[in-house]
Amino acid sequence: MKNWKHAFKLDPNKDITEEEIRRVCESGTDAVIVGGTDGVTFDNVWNLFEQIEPYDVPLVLEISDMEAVVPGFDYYFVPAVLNSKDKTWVLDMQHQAMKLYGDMVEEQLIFSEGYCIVNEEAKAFRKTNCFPVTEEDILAYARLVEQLFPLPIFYLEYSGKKGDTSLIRKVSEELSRTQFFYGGGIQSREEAEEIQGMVDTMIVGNIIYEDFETALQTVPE
Ligand SMILES: CC(C)=CCC/C(C)=C/CC/C(C)=C/CC/C(C)=C/CC/C(C)=C/CC/C(C)=C/CC/C(C)=C/COP(=O)(O)OP(=O)(O)O
Ligand SMILES: O=P(O)(O)OC[C@@H](O)CO
Ligand SMILES: [Mg+2]
Repeated sequence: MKNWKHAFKLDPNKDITEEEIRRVCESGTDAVIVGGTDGVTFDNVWNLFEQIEPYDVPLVLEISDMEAVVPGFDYYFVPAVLNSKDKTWVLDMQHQAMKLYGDMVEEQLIFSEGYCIVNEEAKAFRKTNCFPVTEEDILAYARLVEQLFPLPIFYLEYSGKKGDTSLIRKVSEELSRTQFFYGGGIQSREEAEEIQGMVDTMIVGNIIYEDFETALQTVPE
């Protein structure tokens, strides 16, 4: 996982053909993450899982709903939304889940993600009741995840919008042990190339559903 440069995020609540799934899995991407903000159910996660599982690419479930934890994935990512106003999204859902699934958790399969959601228009920003963040806030969250409450992943989430590159660089400078995930608004090979080198792992989502051929070109050569 440390070496992942690029991952595609597939939304269980959106339509994709079998042929597109094949091309995503064989694109050279380092991983396929299944996750989304709304309409994620056990059945639509299972449906994607069944189609992706036969391919060799590492397959991750980013858990957004307790009812939609499907067994069999290679890894499980568990978000904690650091800039939520509401403790539910930072700790309480994870606490509840540990009551339900705690005895099934295998340490090497499960990774927590410290999320900072920047784009105020993003569905995830609204759903998890986030407060707007300044550059100072974001850098402090990165330091928190790196130094104080160490988590394996810091996820700078711009979902639907391209992030500020000077800020992305500054975040990168704060993180060494922590893996730096960036996602949001990557819509071309040029944008992917610009972000590569600033972050450990870039996540490409919506463009898969908007311009499939261009999405494939975001995979580094
Ligand atoms: C049964 C079994 C297999 C057990 C295995 C053991 C295991 C792995 C157990 C897990 C236990 C555990 C701790 C689970 C976590 C519980 C849980 C529900 C946590 C949720 C935490 C949380 C903060 C969720 C919200 C996360 C969220 C909303 C993320 C958003 C991600 C995002 C921005 C997606 C992109 O949005 P999109 O939908 O694409 O938006 P658009 O449509 O606008 O594009
Ligand atoms: O959908 P986009 O904007 O590419 O963002 C990717 C990912 O960070 C969403 O969680
Ligand atoms: Mg999306």
